[in-house]
Amino acid sequence: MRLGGRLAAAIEVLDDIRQRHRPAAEALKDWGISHRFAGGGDRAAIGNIVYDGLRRRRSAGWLLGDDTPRAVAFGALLLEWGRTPQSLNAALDGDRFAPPPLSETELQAIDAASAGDAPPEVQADAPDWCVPLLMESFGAEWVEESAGLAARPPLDIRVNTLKSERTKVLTELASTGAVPCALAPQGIRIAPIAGGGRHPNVQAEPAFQKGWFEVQDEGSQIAAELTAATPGQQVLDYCAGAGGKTLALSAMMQNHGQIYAHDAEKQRLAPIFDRLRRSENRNVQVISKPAELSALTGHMDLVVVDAPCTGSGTWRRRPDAKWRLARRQLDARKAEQAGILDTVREFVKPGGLLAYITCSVFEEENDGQIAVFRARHSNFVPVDHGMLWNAHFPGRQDAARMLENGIALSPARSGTDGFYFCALRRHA
Ligand SMILES: C[S@@+](CC[C@H](N)C(=O)[O-])C[C@H]1O[C@@H](n2cnc3c(N)ncnc32)[C@H](O)[C@@H]1O
Repeated sequence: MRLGGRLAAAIEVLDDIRQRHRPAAEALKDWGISHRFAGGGDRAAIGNIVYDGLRRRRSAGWLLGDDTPRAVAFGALLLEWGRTPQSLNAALDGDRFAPPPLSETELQAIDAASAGDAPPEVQADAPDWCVPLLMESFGAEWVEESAGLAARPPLDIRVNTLKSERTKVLTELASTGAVPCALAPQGIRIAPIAGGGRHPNVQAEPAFQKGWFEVQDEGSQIAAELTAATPGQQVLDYCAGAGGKTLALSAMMQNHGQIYAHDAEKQRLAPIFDRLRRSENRNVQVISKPAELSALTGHMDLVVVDAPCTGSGTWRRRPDAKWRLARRQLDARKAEQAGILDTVREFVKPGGLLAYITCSVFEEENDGQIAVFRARHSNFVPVDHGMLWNAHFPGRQDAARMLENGIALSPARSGTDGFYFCALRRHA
């Protein structure tokens, strides 16, 4: 397929996402099934146009003076692929599978929009209702930070120290341009792809099959690192899901001590079993029934709550979620978080730690949630997060925001997905 055919396909997929309010990954998969002739390169390019367009939807709309799937797809190529209107029209010329080239009206709109600065909410590429939330979290830096959440993400890997080491994995992945992460001690990064390219399928590597590494955002690795789990501890990972944090904690504990991995949804835990086998984590018990947790009451050195949240910190990877999110979902997640915190506090032994993590950038789910928890339970007191950060990442105070109760990471500041971390010590 030439660019014109790929652009037409991206418009079709964006239209499907809009009409049927469905996730981008599903719409792309369906398109692939009904267009089996399309090769891997075509699928990657179409996916990139769709995801770029969704990340920069407002900017694309501003540029073309419209917010149709066509405007979003053309906008993606103009904003992210280094295309000019002229080079784009030249590439579409004579291609019978291409959509109609940019019209005179569209070219004039592009000229007009390019002549001035877009309003802040357009530069931020954020829904209007989220703007006050982003301002609350990022203050004067809210536009730059929100734009960071609309950029292409890197591919991050965590080396499994139970089976390998970073230099060995770097050698294995040398052809991919992989480099050590800036912060996470076992992190490896493959930079964001350009244009129509795609990240290598690292999970097809023999080193992955041997359990040498996992795919995990650097922010998630840092959150696990900040729990400071040590060999021999008793740890409850209460929202373990597919086990990303569980595996990281188990490696930090060198397979000594015990991790109880729980999740309210049994099917979310399903992938954990294969992952534990491949990575040779031997100190993890998976517990799906809440009743079976009662024996742990008051005995845990560390309880980790990787809480259900809006996921606003992961908008780079799931930009469609940014436009589907609604205020009522934020309120629902906040209620769940408060309920979970109230439940899990009983598992922490006196002197033990409760680590609360979200992949959201919204204050209400983060420091705000912890402030109201502390008002209800004064025996839980935040550790000194400045000291904690410096102990793990000396000289890198610039890479995180220290808040009243915890630590916030973000793409623009930290080079990671947006994450929040707070460790509370139980006194009595
Ligand atoms: C952010 S995800 C966890 C991701 C996982 N820890 C990882 O690192 O891969 C949040 C998880 O919380 C679970 N969850 C939601 N409500 C819960 C509850 N009341 N009790 C326990 N788990 C819950 C969800 O099923 C979901 O798997």
